[in-house]
Amino acid sequence: NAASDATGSGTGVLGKKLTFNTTLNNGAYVLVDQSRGGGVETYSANNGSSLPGDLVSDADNSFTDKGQAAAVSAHYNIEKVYDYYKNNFNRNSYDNKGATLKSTVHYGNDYNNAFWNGQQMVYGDGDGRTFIPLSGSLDVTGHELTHAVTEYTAGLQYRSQPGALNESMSDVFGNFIEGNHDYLVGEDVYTPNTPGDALRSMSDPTKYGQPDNMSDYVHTGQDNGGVHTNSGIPNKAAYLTIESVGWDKAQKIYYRALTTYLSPRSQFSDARAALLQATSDLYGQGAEYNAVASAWDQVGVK
Ligand SMILES: Cc1cc(C(=O)NCC(F)(F)F)no1
Ligand SMILES: [Ca+2]
Ligand SMILES: [Zn+2]
Repeated sequence: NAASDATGSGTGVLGKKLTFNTTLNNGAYVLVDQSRGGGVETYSANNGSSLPGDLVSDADNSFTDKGQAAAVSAHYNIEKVYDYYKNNFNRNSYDNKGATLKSTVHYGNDYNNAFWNGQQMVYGDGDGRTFIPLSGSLDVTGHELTHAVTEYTAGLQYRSQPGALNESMSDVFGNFIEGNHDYLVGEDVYTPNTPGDALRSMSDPTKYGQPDNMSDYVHTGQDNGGVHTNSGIPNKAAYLTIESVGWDKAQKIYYRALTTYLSPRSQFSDARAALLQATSDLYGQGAEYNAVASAWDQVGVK
């Protein structure tokens, strides 16, 4: 990988001073980090909807304008997400072949969401009440890039139980990547006027209207069969597993299950089996194995 020409700095969404790799290109510094895989590239849609939009650039490599904060955070956070997968699992980007990591910020107007569109990550600015720019959250950026990892590995279909597992894997790895053990999703960018809340809680999914047991599975046609609702059930199982076996072992178990045993049409019961198999492979059928079984028993999935 060509080393990036320069080290840029700037102010992120939460007001922090961040440093990151940039590239000097035709007399301007662009948010292109050539040091990680096939590169990390950050664009702006300029509040339109055509993708990827324009590479974010700055004349003096100091990205301190308010309008640059969303891009600064996206660029910095995706560098960290790349490093997480490379350093923990030796995975080189989402395809394990160094695919370029493209993000676009300032998508749409007051857009209260973020997504992976099959080719890149896309981040809204939020409306300033429900969300502030979503790239400001490391667990959200980890969530979105994990959708790409899932697509290139298990390939979990984005509907009903496989879709809820897809969503859960993104929350689980977003949580591992953020590393603050809060088991909350989106807390850093959600409702700036309401401290302490979040989009979702993995430790208590019911706090934000998600089920935490199979007996409360929501059968609906909305949201691809309730993928952002029913993810509460595998999320709770993940929380219980992490608390039982510990952070490090849980990461290895989840990564092995996602990349080796899960498949496009896996149901919750298949996820239980995949995680048990991964645990057995890694640690045998002792305490860790019993902890995984117990976690899924507690959420009503056999
Ligand atoms: C309802 C609903 C929730 C989500 C969601 O999780 N978006 C990803 C995030 F990163 F922005 F949170 N989308 O629709
Ligand atoms: Ca969090
Ligand atoms: Zn998602």
